[in-house]
This record gives sequence, C-alpha cells and structure tokens, in this order.
Amino acid sequence: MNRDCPLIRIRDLANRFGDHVVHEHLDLDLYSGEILGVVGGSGSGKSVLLRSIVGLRRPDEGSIEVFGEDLQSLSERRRSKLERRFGVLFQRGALFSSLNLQENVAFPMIEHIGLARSEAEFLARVKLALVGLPVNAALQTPAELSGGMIKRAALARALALDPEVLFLDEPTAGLDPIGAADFDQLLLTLRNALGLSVFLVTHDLDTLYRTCDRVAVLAKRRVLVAGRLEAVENVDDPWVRDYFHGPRARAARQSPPSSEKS
Ligand SMILES: Nc1ncnc2c1ncn2[C@@H]1O[C@H](COP(=O)(O)OP(=O)(O)OP(=O)(O)O)[C@@H](O)[C@H]1O
Repeated sequence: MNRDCPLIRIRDLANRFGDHVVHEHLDLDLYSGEILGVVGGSGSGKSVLLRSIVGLRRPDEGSIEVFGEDLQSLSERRRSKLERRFGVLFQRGALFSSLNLQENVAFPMIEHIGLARSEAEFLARVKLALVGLPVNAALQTPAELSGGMIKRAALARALALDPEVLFLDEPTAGLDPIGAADFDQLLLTLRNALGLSVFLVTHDLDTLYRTCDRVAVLAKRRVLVAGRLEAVENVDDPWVRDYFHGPRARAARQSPPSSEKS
C-alpha cells in the first residue's frame, strides 16, 4: 500500500435527500494497492458514498479528488474518461438478463472503447476465466447461474476495462460461507496479481478480517474512524463495540488469515 498520496481523497462531503442528511463533513482516503472495507449500520450511507465517488450521484458539498483531479471541476468528457479507470460491482450484480455472460462482459468494451464484437467477446472469455468461471459459462444467461457464479460474472464485467480501482458493493451478500470465502480469496488474488485498489462496502465480518488492509466506519453521517482493524475495533463507540465485539466478530477474528493478504 502506498500511503504517500491517496488515489481517492474525499473532503468535507455532504449528501442530502430533501431534509434527510446522509453525509456531512465526511473525509476519507483510499490508498493505492489497498483493500479498504467500508462498514456501517444499514442506511448509514455506504452505497450513497460509493455512488458519489463513481459519478452516479453529484454530492451536495465537498470535494472528491480522484487520481489528483477534482471530479466536480472536470468537463463531462474528462470525467467519463477518468471514470473508466473504475470498475464497479453493484449489490445485485446488475447484469443484463437477456445477454449471455460473454455478451455482458463484452458490452462495456464495445460501448466505451469501440472494440469489434468478436474481439470484445474473446477478451470477455479471458475475463470470465480470470474470475474462475468454467468455459461453458460464457454462453449462459444470468438466470441459468448460481448466486456465486453471478457475483463472479459481475466481477468479470467490473474488470472489463482493466480498471485501477475496483468498487464492490456487498459482493458476498447472499453467498453461503464457502462461496463467500472463495470470493474473498479471489479478490485477494486479483488485487495482488493486477495491483488493484479496492473500495469494498460490506456487512460481512469474515470478509473484513480476511481481506481488508484498512476499515472505515460510517456513523453519525461521517467516517467515524478509518484505520487498521486492530485500531478500529477498539474505538469507543456503541456501534463499533456491538459490531466488532459481538460473537460473530469473535469468530471472524479467529478464522485464519489468508496467506495472500498483504
Ligand atoms: N435516491 C434516493 N432518494 C432518497 N433517499 C435515498 C436515496 N438513496 C439513498 N437514500 C437514503 O440514504 C440513506 C443511505 O442509503 P444507503 O443505501 O447509502 O445506505 P447503506 O449504508 O448502503 O445501507 P445498507 O447497508 O442497508 O445497504 C438511506 O436512508 C436511504 O434511504
């Protein structure tokens, strides 16, 4: 992890929906090469934060600098070019149900970089193999797949444009513990092999302990604390205490760390 200069630097961010204030004075950094886990109670604004960074929501106040550039001050063209350096896996996978997997993964390559269909589908099959899907999955539609396979396919699509930063919104939600552990391992392998930086929204304590270099806790409309797990879990706050010191956290802490964690 390179801590000299953050890849993403968020300062004084505010997000509101009418008079519902979701974020206020929120600061957060994402460093190159790290897996940052973002946790917080339901409705604390994890997804809204992710959407603000990837350009799907314009924040009401504050700045989001990405690769040293302030997102709000960029032209539409420059901004969308920069956003192509992001890969996003949404909570429900968001694959096109009428397309097979290779068409799903090829879609951004055709749409954003103008690759010919045959080239894009060839590369899509490479991405599908990279996330561990069998060759015959390429021609299957999302409805024919298990939940774990859909997550992998959605990950392959997030990797379609060779992003530098990967945003994952609850990638292990709905997976059984073995499927979730496999996904965590895949995430570590890809981060290490491709040099990715990862913004990981999750409720999954096992995933946090297995994969994350740092954790940010969202509470009280801001990032209450961000740091290494050992430091964060000892912060004196009721939510932090309940989350990190309940029986599930104790079990997660005792599970052996992956050999690939940096
Ligand atoms: N488009 C919207 N319009 C109005 N309110 C919204 C909108 N999107 C999000 N919100 C509200 O913002 C708050 C934060 O939502 P968000 O989805 O970011 O929470 P979260 O921390 O990701 O929750 P969860 O863990 O349950 O997924 C919620 O109260 C939600 O109702």
